[in-house]
Amino acid sequence: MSDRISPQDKAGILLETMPWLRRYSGQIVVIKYGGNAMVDESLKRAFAQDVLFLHQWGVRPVVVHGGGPQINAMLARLGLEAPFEHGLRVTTQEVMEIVRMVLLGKVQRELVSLLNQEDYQAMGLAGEDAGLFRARRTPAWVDGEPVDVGLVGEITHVNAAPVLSLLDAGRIPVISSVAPDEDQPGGVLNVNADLAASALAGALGAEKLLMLTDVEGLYANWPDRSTLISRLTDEELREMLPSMESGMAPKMRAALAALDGGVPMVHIIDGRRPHSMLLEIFTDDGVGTMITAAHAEAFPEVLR
Ligand SMILES: Nc1ncnc2c1ncn2[C@@H]1O[C@H](COP(=O)(O)OP(=O)(O)O)[C@@H](O)[C@H]1O
Ligand SMILES: CC(=O)N[C@@H](CCC(=O)OP(=O)(O)O)C(=O)O
Repeated sequence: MSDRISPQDKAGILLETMPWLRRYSGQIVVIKYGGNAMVDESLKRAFAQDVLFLHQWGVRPVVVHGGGPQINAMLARLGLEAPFEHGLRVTTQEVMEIVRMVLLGKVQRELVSLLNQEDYQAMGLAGEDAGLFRARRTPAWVDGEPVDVGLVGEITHVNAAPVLSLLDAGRIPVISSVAPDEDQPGGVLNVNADLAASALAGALGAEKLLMLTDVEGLYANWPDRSTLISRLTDEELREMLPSMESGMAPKMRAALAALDGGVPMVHIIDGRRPHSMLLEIFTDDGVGTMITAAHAEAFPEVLR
């Protein structure tokens, strides 16, 4: 690969990153790493390299991970099933135990270990730790009707202090989307990781929320993949929301919640493409779908 890039081109690439490094140095970027983007070991390593690159150059990355396919695999091994309603897993007490075990015991541990192979700054947290999250049970809304999905919650409160203190200590927080049930002392709820990431991004005053998934971005006429939307506003997205399907429904609700919470930019990017995160942040072109608040469009210098 390096043989094919001339020294001038290499210098050009380095120079292109400079204004972006300046722009994002010191800023918090929340990265939602979806279970569908954790395809294989080399991709996971590329993800870890990108996070470490950001951290090395003074950006303050916070990782919120998913693990839907990994939970499915464990449920299948145990002969259990937990279907989804509008992108939310129907979670019984038995399923909740597996969700917690896989997210905290497997996915989070693997990510922390991967990030700490080159440096020792990554630390795992879940919603119960230091009161990070509180959640309340919520139904799935299917065709405007509530459907009971069991022990599924939405975040009602974020205590950003433990994450901020890790960031101030130079650490990389890696967060699992399990949260205490505020109505049931000792109980825990399964929270969609997109929704957890967006609540956290708002509470942290993040500059960007990046969502790494297994599609190039948001397509206009799903399941047709010919028209990728490269940029849209929250107002445009709100109009599309009722027609959203499967995993994209909570993801887009999460994007809107993040924008409503003051995060200036949300990006949906293809986590199957190595280094898509760096391309998004550090090149002029960007990749995937960028969603911004319509009212912020008048201030283009903010939306870069
Ligand atoms: N309009 C759309 N554009 C892109 N993907 C869509 C759309 N509507 C539904 N999807 C589905 O949403 C999926 C991404 O959501 P999800 O499976 O929850 O991913 P993740 O595990 O990364 O959170 C895609 O793989 C695709 O099947
Ligand atoms: C309520 C709910 O559906 N929770 C999700 C939590 C994990 C998640 O969101 O993982 P992805 O980001 O990989 O989809 C689940 O049980 O699968």
